[in-house]
Amino acid sequence: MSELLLSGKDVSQAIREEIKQEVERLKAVNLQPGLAVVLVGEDPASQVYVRNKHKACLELGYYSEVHRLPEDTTEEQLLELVHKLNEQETIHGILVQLPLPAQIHEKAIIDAIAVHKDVDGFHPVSVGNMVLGDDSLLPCTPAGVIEILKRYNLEIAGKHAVVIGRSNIVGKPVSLLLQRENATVTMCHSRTSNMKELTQQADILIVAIGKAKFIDASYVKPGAVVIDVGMNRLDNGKLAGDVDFDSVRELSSAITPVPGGVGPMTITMLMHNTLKAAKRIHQIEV
Ligand SMILES: Nc1nc(=O)c2c([nH]1)NC[C@@H]1CN(c3ccc(C(=O)N[C@@H](CCC(=O)O)C(=O)O)cc3)C=[N+]21
Repeated sequence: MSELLLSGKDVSQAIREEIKQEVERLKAVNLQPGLAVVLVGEDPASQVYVRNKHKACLELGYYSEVHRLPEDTTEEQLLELVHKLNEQETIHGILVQLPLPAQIHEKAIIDAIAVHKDVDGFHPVSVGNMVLGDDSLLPCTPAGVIEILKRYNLEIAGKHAVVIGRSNIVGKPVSLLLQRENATVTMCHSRTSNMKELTQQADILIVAIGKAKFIDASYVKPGAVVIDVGMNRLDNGKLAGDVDFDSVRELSSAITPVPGGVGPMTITMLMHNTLKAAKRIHQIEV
């Protein structure tokens, strides 16, 4: 079987072109989408992501603010910044880069972000609206997964989707979004006893476990669509997914690479959310 390579990079580029045109139109009503990214501490991986988000803003014509705070920032100081950004009219989206240093409670910070500026989709009210199927800003990585499937015209409705991983940022929300698209969804996690038996039944397999090259061909049904959400830095400095790409690619009908798969979609959906938040705040029809 010759597999289809699902390029999140290409899909991202297409979406970014659409966003650029929308930004151009919004100039006529003097609206420039604005994103604030807050980074606490010096984590090198986080530095790279934050720089990439800033670059995406500049490419798309957004207003961008990056706030770099020292590692020893207190929860009160970070809350103060979030409150200020909640009020700031030039900012429509707020993203506080996770993880945060140990002295800061992530929940306290996420809860403090204004729901209408919650472009990560992590606020409990955003999550609740997603669960209910009401309009909300969707978490970026899960939304990116759905968008890749849709843009490649891969059928979701009626398919058996198996999700490995139950995190709040990927596994749980992606399973809800797949159900919303009328898939039949099975969730697997570290305590699942018959994982292979389940994954071998998957028409769509979504992998978000955080273990490099964990899923090989023995887990995959021939012809399955395989989406790899994993991002593991190997000792040689290279990035690897949770899927053993070389083992699975020929068996699958379609598969995302790492890098160049789900990763680029995450930032693009963040840009999409920021645009949506800006239009909503200014009551412009979506
Ligand atoms: N509040 C918050 N929101 C986030 O969305 C968030 C976060 N915190 N903390 C960290 C993670 C990680 N993350 C990535 C986004 C894009 C790529 C990406 O573009 N990856 C490229 C490769 C990048 C490379 O080569 O290192 C790819 O997969 O092709 C990766 C990782 C967002 N995160």
